[in-house]
Amino acid sequence: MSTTIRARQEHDDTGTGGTGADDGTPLLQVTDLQVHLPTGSRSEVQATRGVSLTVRRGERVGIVGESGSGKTVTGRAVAGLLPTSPRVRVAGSIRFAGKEMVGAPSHAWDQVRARTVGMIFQDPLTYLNPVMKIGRQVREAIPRGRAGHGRPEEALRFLSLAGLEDVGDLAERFPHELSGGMRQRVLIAVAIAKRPDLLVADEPTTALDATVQRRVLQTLEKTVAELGTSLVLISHDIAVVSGMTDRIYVMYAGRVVESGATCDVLERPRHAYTRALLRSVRSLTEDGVDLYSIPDSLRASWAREEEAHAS
Ligand SMILES: Nc1ncnc2c1ncn2[C@@H]1O[C@H](COP(=O)(O)OP(=O)(O)OP(=O)(O)O)[C@@H](O)[C@H]1O
Repeated sequence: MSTTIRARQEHDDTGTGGTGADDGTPLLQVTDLQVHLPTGSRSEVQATRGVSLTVRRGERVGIVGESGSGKTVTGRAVAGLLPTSPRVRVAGSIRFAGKEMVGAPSHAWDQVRARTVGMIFQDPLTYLNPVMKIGRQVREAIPRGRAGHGRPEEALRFLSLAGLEDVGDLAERFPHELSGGMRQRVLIAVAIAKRPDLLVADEPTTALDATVQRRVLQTLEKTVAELGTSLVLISHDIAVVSGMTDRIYVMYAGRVVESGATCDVLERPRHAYTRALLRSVRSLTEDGVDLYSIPDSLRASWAREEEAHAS
């Protein structure tokens, strides 16, 4: 974690802070988030059970956990993209730069979705318009009133930023004409064209093979760094999350069971579930599986453990 982020965290943890951008108020503060979703005509599930998390400006935060632990629901709640049924109940607090969004009117959420938060999903084909050319989809994502709105060259710039080549030609193509990795990059371009303060990426590379996954993650990492965008990266894969984040939240059964600076959580996991996740990463690594990124500090701690075991 960078010194700036640590300093801001210490400031926030005192419970102080105003509402401006640079006064230490987190970009996103989620407190005790409880989401109930309907599962049938009379039944419902409690998908999150009091999730709290913080994202500061420019910070990259990971949410990791097994399937059904509530990661996606948390990400969607933050992006204002939960199902719209009146039977969806959201309690707790979601604040962007201090502004409360739980219970906010839909036009306030429209503004947040248009300018503050963008989301990248696992399955780009579902989210790209199948009958609209790529260039236009990116162009239309640039909000009215922002520099470059409506300008085709600006769309090409975002496609290049997302690591795509021959963007002039690409802009004239339709989503089904592209490979899975290219489509995922287009989705990144569409998301960053809004120049959001925060990007929520939910399993952005799970559907891709390992080599393409690595390249897309590298692009995502480079893009958020260049634009200074905060990132919430959601994945079931702790290896993916650990290589790209400053802090990490581990979720289990709708709750955050452990959180902290990524290197601290990796080297000194406190919760049995985190330890189990890390064991699986370690055994995959030992089996020679090429995971996205295992921090050197984690490899060093494994080596220390082995030495201690051997002596
Ligand atoms: N639209 C929905 N309607 C009803 N229940 C839902 C809906 N979406 C998620 N759930 C339920 O909410 C709980 C949390 O799901 P969520 O998708 O957030 O988990 P997850 O950790 O993201 O898992 P995965 O990696 O499989 O997506 C689960 O019990 C799930 O079945």
